[in-house]
Amino acid sequence: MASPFLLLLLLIPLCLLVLFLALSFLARPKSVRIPIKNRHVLITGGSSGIGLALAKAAAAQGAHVSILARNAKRLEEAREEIKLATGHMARVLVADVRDPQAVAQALEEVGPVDVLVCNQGVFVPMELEKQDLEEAKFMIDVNLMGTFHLIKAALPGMKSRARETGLPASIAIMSSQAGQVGVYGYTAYSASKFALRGLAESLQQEVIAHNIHVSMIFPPDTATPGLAEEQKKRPELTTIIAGSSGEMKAEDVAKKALDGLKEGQFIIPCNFDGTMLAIATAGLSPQRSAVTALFEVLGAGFMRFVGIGFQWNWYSTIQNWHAKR
Ligand SMILES: NC(=O)C1=CN([C@@H]2O[C@H](COP(=O)(O)OP(=O)(O)OC[C@H]3O[C@@H](n4cnc5c(N)ncnc54)[C@H](OP(=O)(O)O)[C@@H]3O)[C@@H](O)[C@H]2O)C=CC1
Ligand SMILES: CCCCCCCCCCCCCCCC(=O)[C@@H](N)CO
Repeated sequence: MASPFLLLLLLIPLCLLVLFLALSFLARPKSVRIPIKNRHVLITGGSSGIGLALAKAAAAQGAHVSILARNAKRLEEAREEIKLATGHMARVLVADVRDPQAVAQALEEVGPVDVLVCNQGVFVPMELEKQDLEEAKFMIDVNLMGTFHLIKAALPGMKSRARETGLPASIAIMSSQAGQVGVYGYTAYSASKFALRGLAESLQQEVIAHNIHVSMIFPPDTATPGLAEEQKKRPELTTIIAGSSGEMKAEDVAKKALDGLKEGQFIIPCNFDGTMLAIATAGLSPQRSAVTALFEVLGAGFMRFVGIGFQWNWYSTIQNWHAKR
């Protein structure tokens, strides 16, 4: 006779198995693999930082890469860098994502896209009270409206291409961990990045029938020319709070992003804190992986607890900072 204790012990794996089977049945959209070899990958903001690292990584995997940004000279330099690193001649598009006509024209010029990576972004951290509203609008315009313009312009071509080739297509949107949790000094930036999530969740439902798969990438601080610029004027508290998640190399973020995009992951965290954050903020986001879904279901309560611990730490820091002044 097995003891009741042993039976109970057997019940736990059984419950987990049932939960896992239920999640395997339920998880939507269905899992997908998105190839990038010999496919057209357009990366905005591809002349610097994370975008440039992504362009190199995609080119190294045999993609036909196009990069888009405003500054033609920096684009040419990036093209040389990509060629040196991979032998691939990327196509270069000069456009400001804030200008819908310029974006439409650039996309027409370069032809249909299989993988659209909306990575362009600007960040000017400052307390809202001190920040010029023009600066706030600048971030919304580039980070949010720019992404609208890109997707609007690319969608018709992506749809027909996915239909003709029978291959799944991808729209990947660069958010930030500041698009999952608000951070001191990032009122406008966080607003622009949180907004992208609403866009992405809705868009995924609209394009799933066309075999187009949406991903969002959530990096922590990442060593790029943009971050170096930002750090010159970032409020001290922003640096401290953002520092909770450490700093990554652009190449490592690019690798996570590309791997996640190819698996059609809707939420792509980039480091360990990012994985915790993704579980704590899973919400009602689409989830194709039963394994990740299992972690989300089991981890939700615990990660909320951990998150409350992080907030305790941040509010203590803010209080001490004010007390010292
Ligand atoms: N670095 C970090 O710490 C983190 C960055 N991110 C996000 O990652 C993305 C890339 O950041 P990062 O590599 O650091 O940035 P960089 O500043 O190094 O590069 C930004 C890129 O975007 C382009 N760009 C900026 N404005 C426009 C515009 N109006 N139209 C077209 N292209 C534009 C720039 O080219 P040009 O100026 O010539 O137009 C450049 O190629 C951003 O969306 C950022 O929010 C997220 C988390 C952390
Ligand atoms: C449940 C547990 C949660 C644990 C981790 C929480 C850590 C969050 C830190 C937020 C970091 C925000 C960095 C923004 C970087 C960025 O986008 C700017 N550099 C501009 O580019």
